[in-house]
Amino acid sequence: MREPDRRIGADQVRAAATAAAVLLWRSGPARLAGLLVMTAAAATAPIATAWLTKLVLDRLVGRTGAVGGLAAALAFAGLAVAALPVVVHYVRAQIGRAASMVATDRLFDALGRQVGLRTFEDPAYQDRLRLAQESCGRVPEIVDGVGGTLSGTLSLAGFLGSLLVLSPAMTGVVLAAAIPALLAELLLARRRAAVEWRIERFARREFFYSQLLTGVAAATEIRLFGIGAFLRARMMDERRSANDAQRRMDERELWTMGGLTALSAAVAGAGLWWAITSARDGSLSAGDVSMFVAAVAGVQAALGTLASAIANGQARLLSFAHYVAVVRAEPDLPSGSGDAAPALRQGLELRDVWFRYSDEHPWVLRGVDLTIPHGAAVALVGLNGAGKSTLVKLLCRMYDPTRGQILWDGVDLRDIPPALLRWRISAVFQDHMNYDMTAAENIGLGELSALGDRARLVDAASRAGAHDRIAALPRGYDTPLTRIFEIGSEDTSTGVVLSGGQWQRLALARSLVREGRDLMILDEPSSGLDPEAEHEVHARIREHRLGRTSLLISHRLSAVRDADRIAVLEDGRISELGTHDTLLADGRGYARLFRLQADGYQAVP
Ligand SMILES: Nc1ncnc2c1ncn2[C@@H]1O[C@H](COP(=O)(O)OP(=O)(O)OP(=O)(O)O)[C@@H](O)[C@H]1O
Repeated sequence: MREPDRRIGADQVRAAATAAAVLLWRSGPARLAGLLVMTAAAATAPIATAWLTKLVLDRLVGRTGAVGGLAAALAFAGLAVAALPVVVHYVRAQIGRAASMVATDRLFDALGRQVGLRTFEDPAYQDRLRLAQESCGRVPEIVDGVGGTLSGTLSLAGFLGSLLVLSPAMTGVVLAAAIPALLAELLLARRRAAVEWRIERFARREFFYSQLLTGVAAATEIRLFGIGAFLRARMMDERRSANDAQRRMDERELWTMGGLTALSAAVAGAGLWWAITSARDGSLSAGDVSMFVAAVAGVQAALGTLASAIANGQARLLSFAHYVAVVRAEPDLPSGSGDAAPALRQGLELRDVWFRYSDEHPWVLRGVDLTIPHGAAVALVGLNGAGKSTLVKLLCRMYDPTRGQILWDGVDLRDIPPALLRWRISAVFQDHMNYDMTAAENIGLGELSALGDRARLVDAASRAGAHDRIAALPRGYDTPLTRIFEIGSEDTSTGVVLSGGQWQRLALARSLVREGRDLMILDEPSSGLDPEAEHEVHARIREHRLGRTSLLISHRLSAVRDADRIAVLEDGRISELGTHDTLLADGRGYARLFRLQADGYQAVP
């Protein structure tokens, strides 16, 4: 597969700088203005101190006037030099945190605009997303970059001006020695950002292995199969690959910056030698020498501050470019021109639907034609990997068909905004979620308006056959169904872990609490249930499906025999369609599978 382009262009950096400026301004304009003023004052205070010191020294040595006023001003400047950076640090942190909050909120808002699944399945997007999340937490460093650039520029201008008064030639030499360092820092920052992006894939894989090793989900298998050391070795390999890339970058920095720093030190030494010999010849005063030393040190320090502020700021902006890219990413699905999803009156029709997950993937659906009439209970069966769950995802518009159409009362799903369409659907997914939340929340997430309505939650749980189990929990519906969080300081009871089948009932309850929806999708709703529970749940589902438009997927063919129509998905197409009786009479694939299952049960002596 082609390696994705991981360069960040100048346009992206400019866009990131603008976005960062807007973000900082919006998260507190007054505070930001105050910070800029204080930063400017903090940057100019050392220059004032250097000049005041020179004036005091010259007056003391030449006995040319009173120094009381100058001494007081010097003391005040000293106070500013000491105190302002502390206050600036505090305000910068405040602004950084506020901006981080706003950035995080916007990032997740943007994530919500990716209404389908395609974007989430793109590894490059996942890398970007993680860097974008990291960037949100590092907005304070952008503030530091802005502050450092401002203060570096001001103190550089001040000290350079002071040096220029004493020796224009020396000013030129100091500048000439410092500029390569500045340019090198900028170049290195760009390279560092590129390396960061390149190693993100290692970081994400390392995170994946560490999650496996530290989480509960894989703990049983890891112990039984004894694969802990194997996974740990893989995790460390990923870390090693990332470290190697970082080490190569560090070496490059070491040689570049080491050489340039040595050059700056040599220039400072030569300047000092010049100043001292000039003072001995009488062409510089003692105050001039002190001013010179302060100015050279000041210029070099300011250049250092400026270089690292610009470099770090640029590095942060380069990674902030990922944030901007995620926030501005186009939705993965067109939102549809309509402003409503009409209630289903006639039914759903899949018309010559072709689908593959990407151009590199094989076709999963190859021209599916299927009608789900309004009020009908339709069942979809097929072997593993036939594409049943894929078809469900298309119905919920997690993806659009690659070719063909799905029509909702004759309207193409592409023309219906996904959120409105999904509001009309309720579903139990094969890979349903188990939320580490309370039992009530696990049901109420299906219909947020029911979250605070215990009667509705109890009703849904009862219809899913989950009520008795929930009622028997230590805190009933308020029992946390997890053991990964502490519950509270006063309550010493622990959370409860449900069994697979019990979780499945909760998933069913979550879909049942979504009342009055037009389409009910049940993708393997009973695969983890014991025979008695399965029988009971299917009886309830049958009751619930009566007169409602629904699509049931099940490998247990006895569960689908009552459906108004049964469709068999094979080789990406509907190969058989009819009622249980007509399909049995046809004697093809469905009949063969049904008899196989039935024989399996009857074979028991
Ligand atoms: N997100 C995905 N990206 C790429 N391929 C996928 C994705 N999801 C499923 N597939 C592939 O699509 C094909 C159909 O999978 P699907 O889950 O729809 O089958 P299914 O009929 O529901 O199978 P089962 O009975 O095992 O649940 C499989 O070959 C699977 O590997």
